[in-house]
Amino acid sequence: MNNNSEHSHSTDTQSAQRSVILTFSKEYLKFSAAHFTVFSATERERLHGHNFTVSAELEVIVGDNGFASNYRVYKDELKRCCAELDEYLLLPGNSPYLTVSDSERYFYVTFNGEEMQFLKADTRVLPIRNTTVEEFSHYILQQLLASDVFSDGSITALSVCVGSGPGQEGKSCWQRKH
Ligand SMILES: Nc1nc2c(c(=O)[nH]1)N=C([C@H](O)[C@H](O)COP(=O)(O)OP(=O)(O)OP(=O)(O)O)CN2
Repeated sequence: MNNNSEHSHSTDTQSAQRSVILTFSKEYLKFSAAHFTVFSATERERLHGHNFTVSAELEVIVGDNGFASNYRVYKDELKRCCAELDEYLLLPGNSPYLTVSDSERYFYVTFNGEEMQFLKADTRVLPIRNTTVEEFSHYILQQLLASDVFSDGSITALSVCVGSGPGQEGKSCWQRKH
C-alpha cells in the first residue's frame, strides 16, 4: 500500500463521523403507577397498577477519542424521569373523553357520567391524552429532549420504550432533522 492510500485511509478513518447506538434497559429504570386506559367515550378499564419498565436507545456521534459522552448522565436523566412518575396514580390531562378539575386537596375526574375523587398528594395529571404505553413513551421522550443532557448536538436519534408488562411495550422515536 503506498503512503498516499495509507494517509488517505487513516485520514478517512479519522475524519469520517461514526455513530453508535447506545441502549439502556437497566432494571432500575421503571415506575410503579396506578392508571386506567380509556378505550372510548363510554369504555375504560378499572383502576389498576403496573411496574412500568422504561428503556431508551440513542444514536450518538463518536468523538475522535472513541467516546461520545459519559453515559452515566443519560442514565441519571432517565432515572429522574422514572422517579417523577413512581408511586402515583397517573391521569391524562388531555383526554378527549375524561375531564379533571380540582380543589385544594383533591382531583375530581369525570368520565361517562361518573365522578371519581383522588387525593392530589397521590396523583399526577400529565399532559397526555391517555395513560397508555404510547403516551407514556412519548411523554418521557419529550422530557428527555427538553433536558440539558439530551440537547447535546452529538445525539442524532433517540427512542424511548415503555412496557406495561413482559413482552408488551410502546416505543416513541425522534430523529434530528438535517
Ligand atoms: N394500545 C394499548 N392498549 C392497551 C394498553 C396500552 O397501554 N396501549 N394498556 C392496557 C392495560 O392498561 C394494561 O396495561 C395491559 O393490559 P393487558 O392486555 O391485560 O395486559 P397484561 O399485562 O394483563 O398481559 P396479558 O397478555 O393479559 O398476559 C390495555 N390495552
